[in-house]
Amino acid sequence: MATRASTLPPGIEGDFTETSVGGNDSWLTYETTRWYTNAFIIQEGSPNKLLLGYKKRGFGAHLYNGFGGKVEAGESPAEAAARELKEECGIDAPLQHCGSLLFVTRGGPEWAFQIEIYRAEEYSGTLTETDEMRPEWFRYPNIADVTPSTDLAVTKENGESLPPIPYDTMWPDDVHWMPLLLAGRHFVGRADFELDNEGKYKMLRWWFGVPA
Ligand SMILES: COc1nc(N)nc2c1ncn2[C@H]1C[C@H](O)[C@@H](COP(=O)(O)OP(=O)(O)OP(=O)(O)O)O1
Repeated sequence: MATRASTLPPGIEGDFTETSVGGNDSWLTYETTRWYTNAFIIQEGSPNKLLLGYKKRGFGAHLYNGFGGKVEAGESPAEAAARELKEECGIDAPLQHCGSLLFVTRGGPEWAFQIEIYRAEEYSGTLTETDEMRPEWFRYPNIADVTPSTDLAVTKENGESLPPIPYDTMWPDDVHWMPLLLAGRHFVGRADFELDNEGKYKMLRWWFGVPA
């Protein structure tokens, strides 16, 4: 059951209804923020399809994610999202902003990641594997069956020919906001992580919500 948020994490401002909250650690402090983007192609049909990329190198290598990267000097986040989508998988799309996420890591990058999330239902061009990303389609359940806590990886679905969303090989925060993205909701969130000695990111505390 979603509840109106009375206490928001540092770095999140506005009037929100929280959809997923967890962890007992104190929120981490951070001094600088760097801006990033992440873009997803989402197509409702039989089956419903989500385009992800398998990251072959760099930050988040060997995980599936949307297509995106750093916002360069002089660019808006929307311009960066379009550029990264083209660079990483060869397509153009009418991207719409749908989410803002803040990630802070103890023992990892010393800056906080501010990631602007975009989505589109159509695209033009030919999906192309690049040296950074390998695009792949996944199926997801009908939106009517999706709630913020739906485990999309195990839900019985239509479209058996595509694999389900591969949460085991995605960032651990994704399962908390992916249902909102797929449902066409706007969302915000923050997650704090700890990078352990084996190079694994453990989520310490998280908060995700939608505009009230
Ligand atoms: C920590 O949780 C995260 N979850 C998700 N879903 N995505 C994340 C998380 N942390 C970072 N990201 C995303 C944000 C960006 O889309 C990429 C990282 O961008 P990258 O470092 O690859 O930026 P580029 O500009 O493409 O870098 P190079 O061209 O220098 O390789 O991960």
